[in-house]
Amino acid sequence: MKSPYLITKEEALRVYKPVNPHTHKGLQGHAVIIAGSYGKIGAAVLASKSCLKSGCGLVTTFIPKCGYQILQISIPEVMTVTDENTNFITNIHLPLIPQAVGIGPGIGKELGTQKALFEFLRINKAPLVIDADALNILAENLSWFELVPENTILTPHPKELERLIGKWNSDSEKFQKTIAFSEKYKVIVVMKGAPTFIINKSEIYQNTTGNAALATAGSGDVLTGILTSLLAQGYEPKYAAKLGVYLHGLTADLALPKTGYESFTASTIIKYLGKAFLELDN
Ligand SMILES: NC(=O)C1=CN([C@@H]2O[C@H](COP(=O)(O)OP(=O)(O)OC[C@H]3O[C@@H](n4cnc5c(N)ncnc54)[C@H](O)[C@@H]3O)[C@@H](O)[C@H]2O)[C@@H](O)CC1
Ligand SMILES: Nc1ncnc2c1ncn2[C@@H]1O[C@H](COP(=O)(O)OP(=O)(O)O)[C@@H](O)[C@H]1O
Ligand SMILES: [Mg+2]
Repeated sequence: MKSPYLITKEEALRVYKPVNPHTHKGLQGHAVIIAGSYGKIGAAVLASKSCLKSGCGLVTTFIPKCGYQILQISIPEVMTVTDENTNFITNIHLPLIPQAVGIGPGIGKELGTQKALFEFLRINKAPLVIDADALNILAENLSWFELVPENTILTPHPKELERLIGKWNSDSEKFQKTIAFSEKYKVIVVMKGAPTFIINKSEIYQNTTGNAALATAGSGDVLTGILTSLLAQGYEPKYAAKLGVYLHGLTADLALPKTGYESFTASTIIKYLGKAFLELDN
């Protein structure tokens, strides 16, 4: 195995594109988050809010009907489109052409949701981030990866990774299998963990930010929002992956002296996104 390249501040600075003073919301990218089901609308809220707070101009969130008021009240800046089903997603229809889509947090694995994911992948042309239950559904239907655009970013945690690539007996086998998966399906795999690695075919990157404060519900949902936002702003997927993972971890490093490990939550990541971006702006 090649030794990984480190994602340091210097690397993040090379990738980061400061906001153009003459830009407007129509140029900053329209991102779509497809997330949530009954009891897990919080995943949609977290991903949408982090998406909006990472620089894209417009965010539309697609949710089952039960999430409508929750979303609109939690984040008035985000637009919503609802499924015809109350509790889970069954038919993804978007009245817009998004610059990027993040799909999966909290969607569950109902049969209707599986069919909706298949139909969505058939028609989607936008750059994609695939997370959580969308990964779990794909893991049971690997042939659907034919429909997944090249350089799609997958964000599995270790259990989701195991569902995709099967069990491993050593770290080196885990990396070999993930590299083979990335090459076979032409996808970028963000292997979330402590630390997070990014596999882009045979290239391996290791993140240098983040700490155990991130071991809290919804941390991954927030990462999905950040990555989708960066894609919508036109970052190439491999750069979006590196910068997004770096900023996500940096929020925890910046917050830790104030929050300690215990009181840090996924919402704290969102709260510190501004400070994390500012670290790159000087
Ligand atoms: N507020 C909300 O609405 C939330 C919704 N969530 C959604 O809930 C659904 C279920 O997600 P889960 O990830 O909980 O369920 P999963 O069944 O996919 O994963 C949980 C399993 O993975 C293992 N695991 C997770 N991270 C690991 C790590 N770093 N190392 C080793 N093992 C690890 C756990 O021990 C557990 O066995 C997803 O759709 C997710 O997006 C969660 O994000 C939590 C918050
Ligand atoms: N001990 C840790 N150190 C650093 N990062 C961590 C640690 N534990 C979790 N994380 C990060 O938190 C996130 C958890 O994602 P995930 O398991 O998908 O959460 P959820 O599904 O609850 O949103 C990942 O980005 C992971 O790298
Ligand atoms: Mg997750």
